[in-house]
Amino acid sequence: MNAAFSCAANTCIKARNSTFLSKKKQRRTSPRAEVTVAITNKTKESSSPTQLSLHGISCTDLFVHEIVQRQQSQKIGSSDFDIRTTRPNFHPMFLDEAYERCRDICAEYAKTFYLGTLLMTEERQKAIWAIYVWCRRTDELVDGPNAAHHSSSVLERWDERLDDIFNGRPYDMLDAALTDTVHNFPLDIKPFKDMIEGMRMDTRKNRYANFEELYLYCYYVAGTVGLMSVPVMGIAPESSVSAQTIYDSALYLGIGNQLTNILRDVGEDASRGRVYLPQDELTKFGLCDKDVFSRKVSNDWREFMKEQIRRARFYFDLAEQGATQLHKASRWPVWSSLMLYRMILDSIESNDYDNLTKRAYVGRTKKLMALPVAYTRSLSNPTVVFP
Ligand SMILES: CC(C)=CCC/C(C)=C/CC/C(C)=C/CC/C(C)=C/[C@@H]1[C@@H](COP(=O)(O)OP(=O)(O)O)[C@]1(C)CC/C=C(\C)CC/C=C(\C)CCC=C(C)C
Ligand SMILES: [Mn+2]
Repeated sequence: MNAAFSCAANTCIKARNSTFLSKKKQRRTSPRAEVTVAITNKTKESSSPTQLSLHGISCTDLFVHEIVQRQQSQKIGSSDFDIRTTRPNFHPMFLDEAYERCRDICAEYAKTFYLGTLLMTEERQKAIWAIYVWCRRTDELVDGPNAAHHSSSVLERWDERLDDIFNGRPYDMLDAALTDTVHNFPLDIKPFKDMIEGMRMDTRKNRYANFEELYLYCYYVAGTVGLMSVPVMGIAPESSVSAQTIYDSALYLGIGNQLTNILRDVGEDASRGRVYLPQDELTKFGLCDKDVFSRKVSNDWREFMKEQIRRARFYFDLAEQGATQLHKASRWPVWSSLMLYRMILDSIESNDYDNLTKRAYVGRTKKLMALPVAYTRSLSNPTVVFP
């Protein structure tokens, strides 16, 4: 595969496409922008600032520390970089088209992320698009309309394909974009593996006993995105904060986003028999699954939601500290995504905590107004701490 990944081979990869899209996505997707997955079944309690536990599992428990060390030691320019054996020699036109497809998908599915990437350097934006597409396809395996037909062997096969991506043997064109990306940036395979693990967890589990369990799920499906993004976005050369601290913030942004996503989608998830809320905390507020399924917004529910929202905001606040430490060209997309996702929480409040029959959303005007604010925040440079 490494010696001249020829046009013929590229065409062969291109041909391997089957499509599945969720209804929501089918409606808004142009024919070009397809998330295609070709699968062959070859085979601690805290009392402050909230009364609920905020942070049950430390990053080290999840081997995040090791991921950070590996990614940092492979930084571009360091002697350890490009220890991967085979760097595939793709035809430039093939790669251009692969990234072009990733760009279309990102632009179609995630308009805000996409807009934010436009200020990044070309190499970085292409990498984020490739990562986005891989994450989106992974999510589609369990969230798309065909998800019910997918057995665990589908995730096994996806896992094998991930190994192939990192070993320079992509299965299809979109995988090839990620293969190129993981050779351009010091990306460790573990966060990608962990995301697949999160999808496995989602297929096996539909209740979370406590926040520790929920945190683990959020780490797998969203905290991992933060860990994948930092090596691409880059840390500001003038930052004097440790890489570990910045990675922690990135992870917390994923946690905040996922908690918000869960709070927004309580009603929708309930209709699929899923409750991504800590059971012990529901009990603490005199609630249970029945209250979720009955969709009645009671005062107990409002009080419970206030605490859940407060916790999500806590993670966004932690994330802010790292956002300022990123390379200046990468800060705007991060601030935009942070602010826009956090606004969903405000919208749940405006709906008087009715996330059982309503889906909170942020209107176009509010979104547009947030973008320049995010831009202004992205201009503030990391403070240099003198010894
Ligand atoms: C510019 C930017 C913010 C880049 C990240 C782009 C990227 C690679 C996104 C991947 C998102 C994705 C498809 C993840 C798969 C699992 C999943 C769906 C998670 C949920 C995302 C929101 O998607 P959506 O609202 O469409 O959900 P539905 O499936 O439709 O329900 C998540 C809520 C997770 C998103 C998590 C992040 C974007 C992590 C962000 C963290 C960083 C970019 C690190 C920033 C660094 C510092 C230091 C703060
Ligand atoms: Mn999803």
